[in-house]
Amino acid sequence: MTRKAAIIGGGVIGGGWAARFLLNGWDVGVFDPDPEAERKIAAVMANARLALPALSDVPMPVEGTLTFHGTIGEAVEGAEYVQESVSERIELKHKVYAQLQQAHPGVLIGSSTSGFKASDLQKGSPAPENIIVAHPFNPVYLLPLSEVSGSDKNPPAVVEKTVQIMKDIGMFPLVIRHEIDAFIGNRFLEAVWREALWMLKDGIATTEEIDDAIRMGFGLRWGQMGLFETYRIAGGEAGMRHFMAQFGPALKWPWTKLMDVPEFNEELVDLVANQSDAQSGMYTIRELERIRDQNLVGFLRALKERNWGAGKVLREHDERRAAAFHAGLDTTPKAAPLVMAQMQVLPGWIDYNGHMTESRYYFANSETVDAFLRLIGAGMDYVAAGHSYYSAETHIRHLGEAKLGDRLTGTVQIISADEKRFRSFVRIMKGEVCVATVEQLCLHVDMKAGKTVPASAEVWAKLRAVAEAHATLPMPDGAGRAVGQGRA
Ligand SMILES: NC(=O)C1=CN([C@@H]2O[C@H](COP(=O)(O)OP(=O)(O)OC[C@H]3O[C@@H](n4cnc5c(N)ncnc54)[C@H](O)[C@@H]3O)[C@@H](O)[C@H]2O)C=CC1
Ligand SMILES: C[N+](C)(C)CC(=O)CC(=O)[O-]
Repeated sequence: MTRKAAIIGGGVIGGGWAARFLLNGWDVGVFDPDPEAERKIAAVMANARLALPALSDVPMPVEGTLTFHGTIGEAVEGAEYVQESVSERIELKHKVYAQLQQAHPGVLIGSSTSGFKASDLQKGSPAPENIIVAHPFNPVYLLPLSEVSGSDKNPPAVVEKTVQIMKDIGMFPLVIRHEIDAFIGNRFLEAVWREALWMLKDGIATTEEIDDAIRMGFGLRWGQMGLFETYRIAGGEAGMRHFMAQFGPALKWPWTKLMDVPEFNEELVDLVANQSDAQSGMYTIRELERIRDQNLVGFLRALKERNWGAGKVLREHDERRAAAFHAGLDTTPKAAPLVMAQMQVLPGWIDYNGHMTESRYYFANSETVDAFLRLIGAGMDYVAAGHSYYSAETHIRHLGEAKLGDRLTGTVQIISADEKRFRSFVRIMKGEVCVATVEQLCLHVDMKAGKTVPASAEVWAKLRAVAEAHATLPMPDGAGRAVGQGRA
């Protein structure tokens, strides 16, 4: 059964949560009195659909259903989780919790608050144990961090349930062990923000110069190693201790004005807003969101490739979903092609002709054959032990078109096999339609010796079982074909 979340407050952050839940297959009920909320969430969804699926090589679940409601009670009906994302005013949040807990006693409420402690949020509630902080970062549909912060009123089971829900939608729940205002992320960001406002107010740097100082330098480091790991490296071979010895005294030098904050007044707001308009006013906010999202997608994918930082979270989420797909497959050898892979055509796979680009058909074949190799025991452990299959020859036929968002399945038929090689025939299917076939000869190789050798007895036994089952299948139409046209 599809799970349901209620999103109360559908602004910047509520819209981002709605997108994350929906794209991860949850149904979402929204309540927001703003008559523009539906239009705004549709705009966020349009950007999110371009960005979030592009992070993953595993197809997203079928998108959940989004509904808008006239009351909090209707929005929360049937929901197992509420993400409260109303404006940052404590009395408003209290009012919303009272309505939620009256309509749906016992429902778990996570708050997006940027700084109120769970114990502040819980004040006056008849069931404080069900209110907890789940603080996200913008854009919620791309950035994995959710700071989960409870008070002594939250039993471990509530914290754990929040953690599990965050994981289910691909987030990285960081449980904050001590209740503090603004948690970890915003405490840190607020310090940076104050410092930046001082530099601006004192005329030392413009908004653009400050942004350049971040994005051309240390901002790139933070995104993949954080602060401490970065400084550890900055200490050279002697590491953190040397770093501290060298830069520790700077704590007392006039490097920072944080002891004091600039006065928050109209003059400061004008200074910041005017410079920001001059810097970025040529883009609409939605354009800036798309630029930001595509940059983040590239950055996060690079981290995923390296299995590092936030990329590790993405990879684990992909692996969980891929494992669920494979667990549902029937891989017993029989006289039928084996369904081995599932893919979804992503934005970056589309070429100037508006359909899936050539190299992605090869990729789809690799995904399918790699899954088959894992099935016969020639996965990564086998490769690490020094043996692998190398492809020696490949023939792709393009029979149909795959478009953005299409869901594809890769099936494998083994045409022939012996101890040293196999010939596979992969069909890339869009539903019942075959959009491409890929015929390939793979050789079993001793990687160190760099030559073809027989596969291990276990691998060969599994490969032979499939090859024997497939021997009864008719030769696929198109197998063994050379490229069509004769010479002029
Ligand atoms: N904007 C940001 O960068 C971040 C904000 N947050 C937090 O998320 C929460 C929401 O902030 P934003 O989305 O930025 O604000 P926003 O102003 O974009 O959205 C707030 C929404 O709450 C709605 N609202 C007001 N009263 C309501 C009620 N009684 N019931 C339902 N909806 C109601 C408003 O109509 C509005 O659409 C705040 O607690 C904020 O601190 C958390 C992380 C980042
Ligand atoms: C500015 N802010 C305090 C609302 C920011 C956050 O809460 C987190 C973020 O996205 O930077």
